[in-house]
Amino acid sequence: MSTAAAEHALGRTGPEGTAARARALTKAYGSGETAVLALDSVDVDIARGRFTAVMGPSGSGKSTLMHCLAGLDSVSAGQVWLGDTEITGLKDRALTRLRRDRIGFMFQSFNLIPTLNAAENITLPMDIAGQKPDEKWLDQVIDQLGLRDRLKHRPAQLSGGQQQRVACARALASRPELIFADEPTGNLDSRAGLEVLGFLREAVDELGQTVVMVTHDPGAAAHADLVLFLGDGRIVDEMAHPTADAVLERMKRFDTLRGTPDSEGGTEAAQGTAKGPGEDRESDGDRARAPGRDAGQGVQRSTGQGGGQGSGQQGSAPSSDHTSVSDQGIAPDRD
Ligand SMILES: Nc1ncnc2c1ncn2[C@@H]1O[C@H](COP(=O)(O)OP(=O)(O)OP(=O)(O)O)[C@@H](O)[C@H]1O
Repeated sequence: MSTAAAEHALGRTGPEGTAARARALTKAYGSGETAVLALDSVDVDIARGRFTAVMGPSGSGKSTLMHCLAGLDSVSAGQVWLGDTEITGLKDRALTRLRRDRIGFMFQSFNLIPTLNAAENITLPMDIAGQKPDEKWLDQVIDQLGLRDRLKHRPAQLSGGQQQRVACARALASRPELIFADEPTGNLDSRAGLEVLGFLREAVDELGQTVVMVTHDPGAAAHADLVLFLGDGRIVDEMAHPTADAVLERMKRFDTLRGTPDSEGGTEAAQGTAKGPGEDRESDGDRARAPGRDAGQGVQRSTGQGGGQGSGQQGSAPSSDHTSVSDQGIAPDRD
């Protein structure tokens, strides 16, 4: 694999530019002896018009990375941009607006409003924002997702797959700059999961959207253009044109390497020296230490429980799917 992207950060800048990026992104939870360093000076570029998957052992920081890139969580140090807008430092109200207007979200648990029908759920964020949906675009999304004859149904009257399709339509409705999907297939059987992954792929290929998906499933990651691998709060590898087998093999290396401490207390993978099959990535172990790094000092490195990864089973590991509907920016502005 070319290492062009590693010149500055992992991830890729596509022909259409960068939808989001982070520099020296550091996130520590808690303080004192119990503090956990969930993200350790991460540099990443998310290419516009591409489908990026984020994988890694449980606890490696996948959800935290997504939440920080999406402005759902504050950062301890470093910077995050959505397009050209630096979101680190924005006040709550501005962040809520930015999420609502420029980002779409999908979660493992769908997060639909039970009392609203599918059509109302799809347009809810725009309704709250007082924006009129682009009807032509909305029609296209609804047809693409095969929801035309389900619009009057409430979530309880829909299968899991249909509910996730509604959530996908809601994420797409405002034609956002970026869609974040956290384990979108985690609650679905494999057929419904495949369907949703197919729709996300189409959203990128046919609707020109940008998708970032956190997943535990190598088969799901294989739908992406690029897989970023997180280990102990760092991006330690990437794989373009992934296949399920290649991703599975790469994930197995986390299990093999876990518990093999090096001199700095991390694992080989965490230090960026591990390479995936056919990968030719430069190590990030020798990255310049970023200014924000001090935030992580005296903080325990996140030690994910790597076991059970790469089984190909969906939803086999817990997800930090703790984001409320209001967090998605679909609730009224807070003052
Ligand atoms: N709100 C929080 N408070 C304290 N620690 C947290 C919090 N959220 C995450 N962490 C810790 O940060 C680390 C990274 O968590 P994160 O949820 O991002 O990992 P993940 O890779 O998404 O895990 P999983 O695959 O299990 O969902 C873990 O050690 C986790 O325990």
